[in-house]
Amino acid sequence: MLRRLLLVRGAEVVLFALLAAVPLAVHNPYALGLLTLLAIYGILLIGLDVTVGYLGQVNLAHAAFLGLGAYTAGIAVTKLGLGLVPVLLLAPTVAFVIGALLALPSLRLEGPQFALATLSFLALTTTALNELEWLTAGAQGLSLDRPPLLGHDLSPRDFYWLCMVLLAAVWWAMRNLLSSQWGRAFEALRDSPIATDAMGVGTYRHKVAAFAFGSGLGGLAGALYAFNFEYLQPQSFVYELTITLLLGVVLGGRKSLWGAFVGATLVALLPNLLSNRVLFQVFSGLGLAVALVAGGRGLARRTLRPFQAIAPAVATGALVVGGMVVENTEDWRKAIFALMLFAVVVGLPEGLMGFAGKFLARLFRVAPPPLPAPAPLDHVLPPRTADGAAILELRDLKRHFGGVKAVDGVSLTVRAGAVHGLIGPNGSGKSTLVNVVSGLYTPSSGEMTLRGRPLPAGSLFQTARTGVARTFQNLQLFVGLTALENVMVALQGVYRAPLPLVLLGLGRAEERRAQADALALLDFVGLADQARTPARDLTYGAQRFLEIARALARRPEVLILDEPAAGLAHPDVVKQVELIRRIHQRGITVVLIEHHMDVVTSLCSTVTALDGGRPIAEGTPDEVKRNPRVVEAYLGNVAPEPAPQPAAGAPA
Ligand SMILES: Nc1ncnc2c1ncn2[C@@H]1O[C@H](COP(=O)(O)OP(=O)(O)OP(=O)(O)O)[C@@H](O)[C@H]1O
Repeated sequence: MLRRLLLVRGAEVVLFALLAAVPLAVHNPYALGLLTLLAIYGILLIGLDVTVGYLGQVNLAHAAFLGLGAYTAGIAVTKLGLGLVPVLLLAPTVAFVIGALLALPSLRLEGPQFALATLSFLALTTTALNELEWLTAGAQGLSLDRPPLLGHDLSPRDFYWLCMVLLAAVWWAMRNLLSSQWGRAFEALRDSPIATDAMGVGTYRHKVAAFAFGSGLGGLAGALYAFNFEYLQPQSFVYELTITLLLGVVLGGRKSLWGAFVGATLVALLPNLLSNRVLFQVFSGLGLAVALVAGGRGLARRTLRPFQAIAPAVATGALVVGGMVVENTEDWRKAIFALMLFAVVVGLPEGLMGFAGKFLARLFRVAPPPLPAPAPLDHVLPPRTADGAAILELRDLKRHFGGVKAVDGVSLTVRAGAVHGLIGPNGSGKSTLVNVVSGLYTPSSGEMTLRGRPLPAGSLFQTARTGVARTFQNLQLFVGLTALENVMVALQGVYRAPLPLVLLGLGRAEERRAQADALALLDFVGLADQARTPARDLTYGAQRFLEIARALARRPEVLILDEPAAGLAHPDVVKQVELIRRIHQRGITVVLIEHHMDVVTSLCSTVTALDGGRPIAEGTPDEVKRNPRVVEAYLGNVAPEPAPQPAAGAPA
């Protein structure tokens, strides 16, 4: 633990100590100016990485938030006479609020539409900064004087230290945030927004919060930018800067504080790199060397396709040749950015830090900190009383897709403590029915109640919060998270620390509790020894069990299992039947969609058969299997087989 702390945090401490010591040894004002910019861009890129890296959205508005922060600072100082500290609080707040206002509508959009919305905002901001001359002085520029800090005039060296202290604080707070439930939620919603909502973690609100937070950091960087240059012009915050910032994040490495720092170094150095021919030749040569090594290694290990190996070498090779041929590299900067971005996106999708991280991880192989002991199961999954009362009631529920009547008037009652089976031939409406009940689809008409109270319609998130949890016919795991983290995302009632405390690193105790709770559930489904395995590396069978553990983390009253045995090998089917039986014994009501009739027969107390979106029979498994309408519905499909085992329990 200590060794790991020293290795991981030690590198950060050494980095900041060295950076803080630089002005004591180097007295060159130009170098100091560059390092100050590095700190400012570091804050800016950490903010951009939240949306680009963690949310996986192409955010083209970040330069606008830098500009908004800068102009807020400029106006606050020149027009309102505010001091440095209030301005450093005001600028990020303004950017945070505007970021939230932009995010609220635009994060309803996805992919290219979101990128276009942010691009429009950038255009709008630069136009406004240009045209509101009475406020911003327009194209002629706004001059300001850096205010003193608590009565003390800041020399360039003092200001550099202030920027570094703020970068260190942002770095630390961000690390705390990303290693909390917030960070897990950001990653989860990237992998599966549907499952994130279904686990009671609001995708949309997390996206909006993340975007606003990243924009706030843009605003803070903007205020420092204004105090650094003491002169602002709208054309400093245009599209080209946004592209440079994206290049910084992608090249440095997404989802990484170190990556943002490396990217910031690049962004700060880029103008010098382009204006100094020798420097450009050295760096493009280095780029070519990295492209050749990474490409050759990727080809040898078959981790890269030939195009991925060759294209970056060609692009960086073109930079090397260009550096020798072209008179003024600055004139070619857009083409140079394009080549760099192309080379990185194709050859190093994980960025420089992602690439270097693999070597470093091998070099410093450090055992992860031990996990806590699993919490008692009764605490994580308290036994429920299976009183046999009606718990989930559907009345004349319909869901039509145009002319397709997928669910066409389903009325049924699920009793507390039962394992209620839903069967029917392919296309009979089973999945659509549970998608309506769980909130993925809005019903066309009809009523749904849970313990007599109406279920929210068309909201996975709200339905999950009423006590209904589900798994999916097509697995919806958070593949980039470990098995343990998948379960931790869904835990309810554990995360209570408000955001400011999380940022200050005061949410660690509840993280340990969450680990213990999640471990108990992994133990329950037989995956405790794979807690730290990324979900994508688990076997298919284990992934099915993990989805059940994750749904149980919701402490559900009703658990909907949508074809949980689909694609499982026979030994796993047997294990799963035994698991569902143990879930049933804890008093949890289970709605089970299943094609394996032996599974249905051995587990279910009541079965409803659907055909054409309507119930055609209901009763015990044996009654339903013998029902002539069920037999007829299955003609042409695989007919239900006889029961190999007795039912697990009568309706409670
Ligand atoms: N999003 C949708 N848009 C249009 N039609 C849909 C949609 N979802 C389902 N359907 C149609 O609704 C009908 C019921 O499909 P559903 O997937 O609910 O059946 P199922 O009983 O779950 O089938 P399976 O056992 O194969 O999963 C099918 O005709 C299907 O094509």
